[in-house]
Amino acid sequence: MNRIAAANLYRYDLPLTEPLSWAEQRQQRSGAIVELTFADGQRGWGEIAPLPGFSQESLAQAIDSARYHLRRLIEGESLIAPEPSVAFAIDCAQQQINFATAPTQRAMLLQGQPADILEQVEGFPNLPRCVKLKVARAPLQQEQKLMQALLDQMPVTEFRLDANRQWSFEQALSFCRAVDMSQVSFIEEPCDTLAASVCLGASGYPIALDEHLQDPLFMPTAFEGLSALVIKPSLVGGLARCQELVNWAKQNKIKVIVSASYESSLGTSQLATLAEQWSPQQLPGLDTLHYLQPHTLPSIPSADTDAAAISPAHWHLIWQS
Ligand SMILES: O=C(O)CCC(=O)C1=CC=C[C@@H](O)[C@@H]1C(=O)O
Repeated sequence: MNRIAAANLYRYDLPLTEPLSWAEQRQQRSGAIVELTFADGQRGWGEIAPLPGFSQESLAQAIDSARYHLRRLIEGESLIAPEPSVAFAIDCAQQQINFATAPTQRAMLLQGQPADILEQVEGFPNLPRCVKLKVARAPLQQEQKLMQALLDQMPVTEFRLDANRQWSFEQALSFCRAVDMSQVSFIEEPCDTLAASVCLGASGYPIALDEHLQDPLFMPTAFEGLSALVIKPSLVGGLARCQELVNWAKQNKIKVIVSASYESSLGTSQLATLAEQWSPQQLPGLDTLHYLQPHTLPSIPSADTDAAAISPAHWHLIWQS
């Protein structure tokens, strides 16, 4: 691999378009950008974006770890199990994952209060091909009613549901029996335990794994109803681990959905590149970018790119090797 000559770290703080609750209510998304300069002058970029409430590491810990690992790489040593957000960023930078094109194809994310979701859907100029609906957030009957209303409005749209392990088996079964599931391609992590989700699969309902894949020691085993792996590289970790999951899914004829963790346009564009590579048939879950106010990317790497090309309004240098 091309030798790394130098590394820079930039921090960003981007205002959100609406407050979001990750661990607590937030008005902005913060993260860091890795810039590598290789011995031949080429550059590589990656994004460190641990998500509060979902990642084990904080941004401060991730930045410390990135400094440590980048120094090791420059000294010609290997990485030693960096945190997932750091591993993802360094791998993208080292492998020069393309971020030149903005992600256009994606499953539309529907979350919030039922009334807000319905209002949002009524405003759609065209019916989306695929939506991801967050469930298990309101009383069952209210969500069944919402689901029925959405199915009535979008009779040919593919639905992906995400319960984030918040239902018991009985709640999940009761929801599935009460609504028409024919347009639902899967429910991500429906139940509070994997055993309960496996039982739901055995009852005839399609299941996807997401949070379980973020445990580095977890390797899926095929079960009846397992339909998709939802891979969020910022939470899963390095590209080799993601590739291992992709390979397993292919061998077992399970879909792969590449999904975002509210990265900036840099990380989201790299996820679009990876989605095209790993799972070109499936719409990725990249509809998180619109929660971040419009912002500038580092300019596309070229021989004469320098730090000044990065908009000082959004990014600032915090470390140089
Ligand atoms: O998967 C998608 O389509 C978008 C990403 C998304 O829904 C999430 C990303 C990260 C944390 C959560 O907010 C949420 C999820 O639980 O999947």
